[in-house]
Amino acid sequence: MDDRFAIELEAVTKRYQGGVTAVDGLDLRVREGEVLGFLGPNGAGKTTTMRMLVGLVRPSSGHIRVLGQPPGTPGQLARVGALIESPAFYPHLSGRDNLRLAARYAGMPDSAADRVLSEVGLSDRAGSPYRTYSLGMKQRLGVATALLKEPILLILDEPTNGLDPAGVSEMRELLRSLGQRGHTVLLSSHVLAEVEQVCDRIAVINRGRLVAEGTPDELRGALGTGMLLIDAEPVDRAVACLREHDLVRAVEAVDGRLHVTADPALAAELNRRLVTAGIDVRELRPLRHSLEEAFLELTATHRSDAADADREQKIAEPTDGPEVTTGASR
Ligand SMILES: Nc1ncnc2c1ncn2[C@@H]1O[C@H](COP(=O)(O)OP(=O)(O)OP(=O)(O)O)[C@@H](O)[C@H]1O
Repeated sequence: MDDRFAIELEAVTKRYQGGVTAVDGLDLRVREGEVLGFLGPNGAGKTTTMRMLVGLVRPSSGHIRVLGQPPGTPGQLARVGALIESPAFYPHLSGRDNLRLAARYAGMPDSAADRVLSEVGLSDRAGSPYRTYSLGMKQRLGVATALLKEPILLILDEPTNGLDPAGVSEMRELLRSLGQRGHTVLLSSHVLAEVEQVCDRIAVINRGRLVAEGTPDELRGALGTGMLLIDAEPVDRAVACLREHDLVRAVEAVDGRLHVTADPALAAELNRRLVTAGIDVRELRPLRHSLEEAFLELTATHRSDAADADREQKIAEPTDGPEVTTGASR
């Protein structure tokens, strides 16, 4: 295992009593200083993974290192801030008093409470009783608690859960600023849009397994549709020219542009062919899924066993390409 990674999981499995396999042979690495979105539908195993990272749950098998140590050691916990499940606050105490109590538990001075209240943008309401806080403010107070120890690693489980759009937007700003200040952040969500905008990379988990990993752009790229999009003029001559090519399987005009079923590696050759035939090519590129489509495809729950077997095999294969692993079978 490697020091450049704040978090490393190798072949980690968690089987709960009663037989549920919540995490199933998970390999995951979070680099120092990155904000990694841990994305998966409900029940995918995100919370279980995070609980294992802070030593709340023991893995059934596999290896975990957090900041170079096994999970849950005192030295490591002092440097990790975690928000996993809602922390308990006293409803009648103010946000500031709740945080001061938490600071004392953590062996920090009262001034730490004011520092983190300012960091999460709650200074104005710090004196109000917790019970008067909106859900968004409660979530921010939770993040403030995680920040008390000046952690270098933050593990946040669905911090935007239940928030209205304004609350989500505020939380997103907060998470972005944490990333910019050099924290390593592992952030779980089941909503793609929430991680897409704040995370450097995204790891997609489904049924306890990693099904894809990469930057948002890499994920989009890895889930190409096996089609090219071509905008060429005149369209009818472009269609005829493309259909003559042995390796072009289909050409379809959609909204004035052509969807060409062919290996994207043929792009340059098809471009040359069109231009040589005197056809103007305005645009020629691989046709991508939207990231939302990619995510839905990766986490579709009703897959055939055959597709599952195919996915497992692909994940097991070493790759030399860009740093994206994907289970998408196309
Ligand atoms: N303590 C437990 N005992 C038994 N099964 C559990 C326990 N905790 C979680 N599970 C099961 O493990 C699976 C993964 O749950 P987990 O909470 O880790 O997923 P999640 O991705 O965090 O989901 P969500 O987004 O709904 O919180 C689910 O099937 C869940 O029912």
